[in-house]
Formats: sequence, C-alpha cells, structure tokens
Amino acid sequence: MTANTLTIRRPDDWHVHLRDGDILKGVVPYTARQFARAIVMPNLSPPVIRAADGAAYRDRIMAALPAGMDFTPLMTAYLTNGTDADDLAAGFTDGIFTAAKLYPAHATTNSAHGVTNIANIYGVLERMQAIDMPLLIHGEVTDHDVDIFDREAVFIERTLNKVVRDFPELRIVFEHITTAEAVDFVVASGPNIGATITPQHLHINRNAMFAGGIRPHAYCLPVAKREKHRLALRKAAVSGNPKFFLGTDSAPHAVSAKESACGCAGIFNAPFAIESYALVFEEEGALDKLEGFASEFGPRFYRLPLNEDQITLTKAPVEVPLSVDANGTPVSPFHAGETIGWKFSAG
Ligand SMILES: NC(=O)N[C@@H](CC(=O)O)C(=O)O
Ligand SMILES: [Zn+2]
Ligand SMILES: [Zn+2]
Repeated sequence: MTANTLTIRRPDDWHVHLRDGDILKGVVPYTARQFARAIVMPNLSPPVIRAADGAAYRDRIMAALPAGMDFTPLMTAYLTNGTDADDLAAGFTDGIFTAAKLYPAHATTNSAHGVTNIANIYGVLERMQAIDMPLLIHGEVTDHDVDIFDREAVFIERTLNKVVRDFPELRIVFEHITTAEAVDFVVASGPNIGATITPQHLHINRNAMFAGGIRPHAYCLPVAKREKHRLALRKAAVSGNPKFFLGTDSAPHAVSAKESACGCAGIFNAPFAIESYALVFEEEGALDKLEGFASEFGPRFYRLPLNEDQITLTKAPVEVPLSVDANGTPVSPFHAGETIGWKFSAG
C-alpha cells in the first residue's frame, strides 16, 4: 500500500440481488467485475425454493455472464412454511445451495412467500444444524404495531435470541445489520454468528431519506437508522472482528419503480461497491482493515478458500452517473451524482 494505491485480495459479495430475465443480464457484469463470488439472494418472483430452482437459476446467471468474466454465483434457498427439508439438504450436499434464507413473511421485497412463524421451520432448522448449512436472516419483525425503525431490534428480542438458544450450533448470518443492538448481539454471540454490512448503512443515516424532500433512492430495507447506529456499524466494520464482513445487498429496481407513489425498497450499489467501502475505511483511518472485511472474513465464515487474485484501488476522482443502463432498464446507482475518491481496477 502506498498513499495512493491499495492492492488487496479480490473481494466477494456475501449478499446480492441479481434478479432475473433482462435485468439479470444488465446487472451481473457490475458485480462480476469486482467480486469473485457472491451469495445470490433467492427472492425472485416466484422464489427459488427447491434445489432444482436453484440449479436452473444458477444456469441463467452463468448464461448472463459475459464471456471471459471470472465469477461464481453461490446459490441460496428461500425458506417457506412448507420447505421440504430433504430437498433442501440434498441441494446443499449436491453443491447447489450454499445457504438458506429466512424472510419473515412481508418483511421486504418479494417476501410474501416467507415464513409466517419461526416455529413452522423448526424441523428445517434442525436439519440445517445437523448438516452445518448456514442460515441467512433478514432480521425484522413485521408487526404493524412495531415502529419500522425498531423492527430489527425487536426481531433480536423476539426471534433471534430464541433461534440461537434452540439451535446453538447453527451457523447464522444476520444480514444487512443496521443497528447498534445488532452489532452488540453479534459481538456477544459465539463464533457461529456473523453479520454482513452494506455500504449504504455505513454512509447514510435516516435523514438521507428526507434531505430537502423525499428521496426514494435512499430507501432500502431494513431502513437506515439514527446516526448513533451508523457510527456503531462503522466501528464494527473497521474493527477487524471477523464476525463482520462485506455484503452489499445491491438491490436494483428500475428508476421508475423507485420514483413512484409506492417506491420499491432497495439500493443498487454494485457499480461502485468496493470504492464505497474504501471511502468508509479511509475516513475511519482503517484502510489496512479493508482486506479482512472484504476478502477474508466472509470466506472463512463460509469455510471456502480465499481468492488468489487481486484488485487495486487508486485514489482518483470518479464521477458517479445519475443512472446506469442495466440491459435496457435505467437504474440509479448508490452515490449517484457524487464524485468519489477511489477508482477500481482489476489486478
Ligand atoms: N434490501 C432491500 O431494500 N431490498 C431487497 C430485499 C432485501 O434484501 O431485504 C430487494 O430485493 O429489493
Ligand atoms: Zn433483506
Ligand atoms: Zn437483500
């Protein structure tokens, strides 16, 4: 590392939405350009539930990947009240599924088929614990009487504590954490509990959604919280604690679907993802901790080999466009209209 360049082991993205159909072809290259592997979320419509769905979706991703790009999608199963534990376990053993994802029903985009009560999947969790298959969690309660800004903290109290107590050996990733409570929970838990942190939750607090007017492009789920939570997340990300690792939650929606009377939740951060994290680590005076967070702690948690190739980040002004083309669909990238101070290059 010199003052102006930083070369690190090539990173992986442990939480991404690649979608399907035409837009899949448009967004895959943004992720594959930076990341060697990615944990691909299963919240398609209809969702990826059975092992055969996972295999077919992986084939569609590989078909959408431009020739010559080196990228491995790691597939996940969408848990439902009716998940077939035998099919799920076979999918894991056969190398189709890397993990399974818990969406509380109606917590987020395409989660209507999610789990309505954690008790409904206790048999599946038992099986996952037995075969050491990781559980990935969108950790928010959906009760209408719980304030949207409290839904993650209440999920820890009402659901996550119970799951961890009842399945003490289960490997769990608490996805896209947004609160100091989540940071504290993960730090206090055993080594089988990790968490991903997105770039947006390190950069913005909830004011960003209302800065001078309503800002749909700053809206994602879980929603950004108060400043004290952002600061707790930044501290966790740069701490060097291997429980915290990179997961962008890049979630593209067409500009028209975001700029609407009922705008979709999700921030598309794939085009400048590693640059966005680098900014945070630089601001925290912790660039030496970026490689662990981005390229080492995730594969160790998932028990996968580290990538051998490298990427370089160079200090240079880069203008982020207001929108990028995703195979015919305009999508607004995170940091749109800003000039960011890092430039990515492969090798
Ligand atoms: N994060 C989001 O705001 N949206 C994600 C779903 C999710 O990860 O919860 C999406 O699929 O659009
Ligand atoms: Zn989610
Ligand atoms: Zn997500």
